[in-house]
Amino acid sequence: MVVGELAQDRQLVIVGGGPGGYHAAIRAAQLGLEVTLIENRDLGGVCLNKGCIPSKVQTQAAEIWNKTQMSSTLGIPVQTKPFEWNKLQQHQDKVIIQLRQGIEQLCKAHKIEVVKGEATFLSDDRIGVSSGHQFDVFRFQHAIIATGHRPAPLFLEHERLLSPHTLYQQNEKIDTLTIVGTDLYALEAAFSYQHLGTQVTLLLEQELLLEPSIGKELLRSAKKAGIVVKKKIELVTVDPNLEEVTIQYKKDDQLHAIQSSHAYVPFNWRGNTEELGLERIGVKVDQMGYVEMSAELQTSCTRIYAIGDVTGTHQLASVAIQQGKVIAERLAGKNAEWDDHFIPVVYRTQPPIASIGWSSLQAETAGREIQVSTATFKSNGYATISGAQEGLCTVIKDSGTDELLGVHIIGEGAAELIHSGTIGLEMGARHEDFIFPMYPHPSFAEVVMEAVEGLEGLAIHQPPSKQTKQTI
Ligand SMILES: Cc1cc2nc3c(=O)[nH]c(=O)nc-3n(C[C@H](O)[C@H](O)[C@H](O)COP(=O)(O)OP(=O)(O)OC[C@H]3O[C@@H](n4cnc5c(N)ncnc54)[C@H](O)[C@@H]3O)c2cc1C
Ligand SMILES: NC(=O)c1ccc[n+]([C@@H]2O[C@H](COP(=O)([O-])OP(=O)(O)OC[C@H]3O[C@@H](n4cnc5c(N)ncnc54)[C@H](O)[C@@H]3O)[C@@H](O)[C@H]2O)c1
Repeated sequence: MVVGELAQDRQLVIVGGGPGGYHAAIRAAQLGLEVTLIENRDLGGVCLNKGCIPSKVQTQAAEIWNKTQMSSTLGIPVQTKPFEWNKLQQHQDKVIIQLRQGIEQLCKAHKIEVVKGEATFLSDDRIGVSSGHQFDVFRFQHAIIATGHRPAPLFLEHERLLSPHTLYQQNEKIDTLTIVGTDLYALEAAFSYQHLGTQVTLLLEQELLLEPSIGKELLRSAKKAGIVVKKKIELVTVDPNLEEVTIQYKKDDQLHAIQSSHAYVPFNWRGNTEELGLERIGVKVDQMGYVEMSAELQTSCTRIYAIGDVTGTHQLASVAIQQGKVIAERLAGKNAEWDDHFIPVVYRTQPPIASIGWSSLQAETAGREIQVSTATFKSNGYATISGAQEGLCTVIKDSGTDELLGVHIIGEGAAELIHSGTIGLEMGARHEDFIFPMYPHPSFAEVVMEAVEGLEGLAIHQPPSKQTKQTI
């Protein structure tokens, strides 16, 4: 092994080039810091290479394919040829490479030093990077740990058992897929695989973690799409062999078995910290390998921060990105704050789901007295034009203060529509703040307006509620 002679001095060293790490690196460089970014695999991390991007390539294909099947009402002939799985995989590879090259070029343009290799802390101000026979040592003023996490199987590892990291790495069409779970991975995969021709069975051990009106609508859409849904099941055994996977589960005290070519079953997660030598420098890590940190994202070593999945909270790229920017700005002397009050959650199911703020249950648990109102896409003009009448928007407000507490949407455009909810909730909007502005017509956004108007029984396209007549 060739050991670099002297420790090279750096202002900021970031370990991990996923969304958290590379956003922190670019923002720090924009603000004048000298940055070294260490990555042992591919820039872009799980999000670009296995997660957000590949999953959204597939959910996008499912969405478009689904639309082409319904296009005849608009005079567009229905596509009759089978779906070309290999072309989707080629497109996925191309998208990943293109986006990764974009990140590489941005790092270069910002003069960020990207070091390929495995990083290990040697002391609280030195880090070593090994790559093949080379071992370099950097002395840093500050460091950020952004090494992510990985699924830790609860069952035997087998190629027929898909994990969140292998769900979108299939080179051939899957015939039958049994999915056990209610998390985002499970639901997104259930819909996209089913729409692209796989027969999916969805086994739900618990209630969906969604506002009840949204969960009910999602299950209605699942059944309409042909997904076989079994609720309130208890998983008993998972048995993969060369040809198939057999899953045994209990429902209503009866034992059932289902065979499928592949299965997705629950996982644990572990923070990627084993190789970092954190015990040597006193950075605290919990039993599952997640770095313990303060509300300011500082670890037990004051010059070392942790962001993203490795912290064991939220586990969304959007969170890692925001944390990365906040820490970079603070290190550059700016007054930036990390706040996790409002995190938009998007499920790219068909139709998609987006939520911000509290569900009705969460609001009640927090002791709020609430009013809830729902408007449907069925009564929206643009949804009718677009053949996208599945879906609804539910809003929740505090009945005392009129403050909006939650916006939950299932329906076309939900991922974009939710942004007005995020800004509204961030600004402490009351229900009048959502009603005062003008909404474009015809547009999906009018569903949100009508849900808010419905809080007072004033949604134009909903049937009248019982009201007392007022004298004019
Ligand atoms: C199927 C799937 C779909 C998803 N969809 C979404 C979505 O739509 N929206 C969303 O917001 N989130 C989504 N996520 C979650 C998202 O991928 C993660 O939250 C995000 O990648 C976290 O970013 P990170 O920077 O913390 O870590 P990662 O992306 O995991 O990056 C960590 C990087 O550190 C590197 N590394 C680890 N150890 C070392 C070491 N010792 N030395 C050097 N480098 C090291 C790794 O190689 C990796 O590149 C999805 C995840 C999956 C699996
Ligand atoms: N589209 C995506 O963003 C995407 C896709 C795939 C995977 N993921 C990953 O999925 C992981 C797991 O997601 P999850 O759904 O298990 O996570 P989660 O715990 O973050 O919950 C998701 C949503 O459910 C809401 N919720 C929680 N308890 C509730 C309750 N009792 N009633 C109503 N709503 C409730 C939360 O407020 C949140 O909006 C995340 O860590 C993320 O990394 C994200």
